[in-house]
Amino acid sequence: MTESQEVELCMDENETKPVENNDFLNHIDQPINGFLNHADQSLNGFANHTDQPTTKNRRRYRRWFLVILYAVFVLFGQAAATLLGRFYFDKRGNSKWMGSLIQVVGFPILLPYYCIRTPAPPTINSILPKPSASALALVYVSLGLLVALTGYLETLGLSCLPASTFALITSSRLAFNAFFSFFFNSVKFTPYLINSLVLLTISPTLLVFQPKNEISNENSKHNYVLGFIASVAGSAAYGLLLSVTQLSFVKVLKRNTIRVLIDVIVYESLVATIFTLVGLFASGEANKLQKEMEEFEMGKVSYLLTLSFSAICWNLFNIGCVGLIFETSSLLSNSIVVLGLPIIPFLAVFFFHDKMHGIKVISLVLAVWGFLSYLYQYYLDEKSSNDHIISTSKIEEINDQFGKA
Ligand SMILES: Nc1ncnc2[nH]cnc12
Repeated sequence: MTESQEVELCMDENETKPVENNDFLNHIDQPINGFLNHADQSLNGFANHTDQPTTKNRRRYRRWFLVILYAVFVLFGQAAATLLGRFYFDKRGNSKWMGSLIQVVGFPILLPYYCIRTPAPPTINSILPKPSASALALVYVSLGLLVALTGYLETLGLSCLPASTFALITSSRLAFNAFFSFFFNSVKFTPYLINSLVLLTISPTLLVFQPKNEISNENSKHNYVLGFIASVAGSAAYGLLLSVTQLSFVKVLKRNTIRVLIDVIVYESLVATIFTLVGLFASGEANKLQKEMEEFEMGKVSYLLTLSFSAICWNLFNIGCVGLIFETSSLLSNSIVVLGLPIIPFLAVFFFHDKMHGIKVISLVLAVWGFLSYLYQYYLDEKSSNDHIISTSKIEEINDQFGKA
């Protein structure tokens, strides 16, 4: 295929219509890196003159800006939503299904995006064949189911176990994620990565050694066993969710656009909301919500505001998590989530007047150390640039060249 044919094909692209397949596109049904290499070679001839160092730097800064922004969404969203969740349960909120619902129901705040979106200029994303409707449905339903399952299991676990025991068990998320990433995302285990996984797993584990008065002993044995099983299953489901999300970006969604990111959040949250609502009504908890609102210690308005802000914060968290997978990998996304766990007890000292203990400081130091170790590994991977699974900068590079051609 000649360069002019490729450009023509790109210019023919219409966001709402699938692009016709041809010889060139037949090569595309392979891992995204393979495709990019191919496209990169095809474009070399006419694009080289645009490859200025400043353009590369701009691209790199933009990418790091997005990674930092998504990380802030994760850290802020998780901390604020967890503290609001604790406020809800402290002030006589009681519904576990409501606890799960607020984790997924905030997605309508993203709907204005579909109205304000301007038509995108032609890019390399335009010539990628669109995934079929059935493949997309399969991705959104599977992710939505996993999101709903994770949310319910973790809320159940947290309601049956002392917070510190729950933190201990959820630290296994990273191990589950690493396990699934090995099979689904071909992750290579290097010494820095293993060091990071060990430190980030030990860090929240330390929270279990807090003085006795912070650990509730009211939990019955039955509750404890139920909470333990739910927390382990929730952590496994979360690890699987992250790896499957990364796999879906590489194998099915392929495109590198904000639209794809928003679509994933909106559709998976819609599916998760439907499943959670079914659970809320089937369990009979829906009938008790009116009473719960009336009995909320801070009043009805406060009840509604707590749940609404919590839903918004969880939505920010979800955007951050999926955005980080989109820009980097599921393991980096999860590392930032785990990094945020020891921050929450610090915030609880300010907001709920919890006591400060040395163990919380050590936990945070280990989390930061583990995270820096991961970041260093990530930096090495970036430098060699071959291990990077979704090579966003590569796509952007080609996009820029298309835009200028
Ligand atoms: N698909 C997803 N992957 C990872 N974390 C998420 N949080 C919400 N949705 C998610």
